[in-house]
Amino acid sequence: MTIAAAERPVVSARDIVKRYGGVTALNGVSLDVEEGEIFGIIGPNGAGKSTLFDILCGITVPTSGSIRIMGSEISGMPPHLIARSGVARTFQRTAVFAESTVLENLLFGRHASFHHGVLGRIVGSKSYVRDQQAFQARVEEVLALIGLDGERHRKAGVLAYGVQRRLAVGIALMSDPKIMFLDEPAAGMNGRETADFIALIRAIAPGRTILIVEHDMAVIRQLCGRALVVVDGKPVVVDAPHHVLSHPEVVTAYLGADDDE
Ligand SMILES: Nc1ncnc2c1ncn2[C@@H]1O[C@H](COP(=O)(O)OP(=O)(O)OP(=O)(O)O)[C@@H](O)[C@H]1O
Repeated sequence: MTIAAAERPVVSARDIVKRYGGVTALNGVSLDVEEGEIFGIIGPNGAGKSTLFDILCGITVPTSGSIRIMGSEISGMPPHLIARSGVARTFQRTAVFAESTVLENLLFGRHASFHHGVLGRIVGSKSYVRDQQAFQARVEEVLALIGLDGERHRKAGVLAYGVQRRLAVGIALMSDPKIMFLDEPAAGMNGRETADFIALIRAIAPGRTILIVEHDMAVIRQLCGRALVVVDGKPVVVDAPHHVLSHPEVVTAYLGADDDE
């Protein structure tokens, strides 16, 4: 398989292998994602997509292989330091605090970019006040982006599932990340929610690089310039979605059963 070399890859992985005891979750996956791309990762259940995401974000250490984010090797770097370099991730299972309001959920998202000691908070140091104002402005921007301006005081748990997923993207957006990893962001959404979600990703894409693991091929087709197919932990093809989706090995392994268009 040939992977087109990106001129300025912001996410670059080489020969990633991950073994869990006798299970080989990933077996030689490489990829280059260019600045500004929306890059899809698809494959059947258990193919290794989430494991690849976890490795690219530093949550999981690969058995072998190397990962560079914006040119820096991240192997061995703790996830919070990777997050500080402008990386955010959403998870397959919706990670919102059901008993907290929309606003409170966004507050949790600020931690990656907000570092003030207790003293600075108590005395209201200049930098604390400045960051607090910037944070308030960011809350308003994110609320507008995710369309939850009028819902800020509602508990997240009472929101429709698709809306909770938008909120999860909003939490990730709070740190204004340059690279976003979205793990099955449209899972469980109805048609309307999916359309709104695609519009949201298009709105937040400028100035960012976005990687998406997604089973909904309509989302991949509409958003991604390129997609990588992983089957049984191995890369099969990386290309424009319409080429990838007609690749014989992909059709056999996956899409015949799951492409609902
Ligand atoms: N912590 C773990 N311990 C043991 N095996 C694991 C672990 N995490 C993942 N695996 C195995 O690695 C393989 C890849 O799993 P992974 O969750 O990455 O697949 P996936 O493509 O994201 O699947 P899905 O589309 O269902 O989310 C599977 O066989 C899974 O059982």
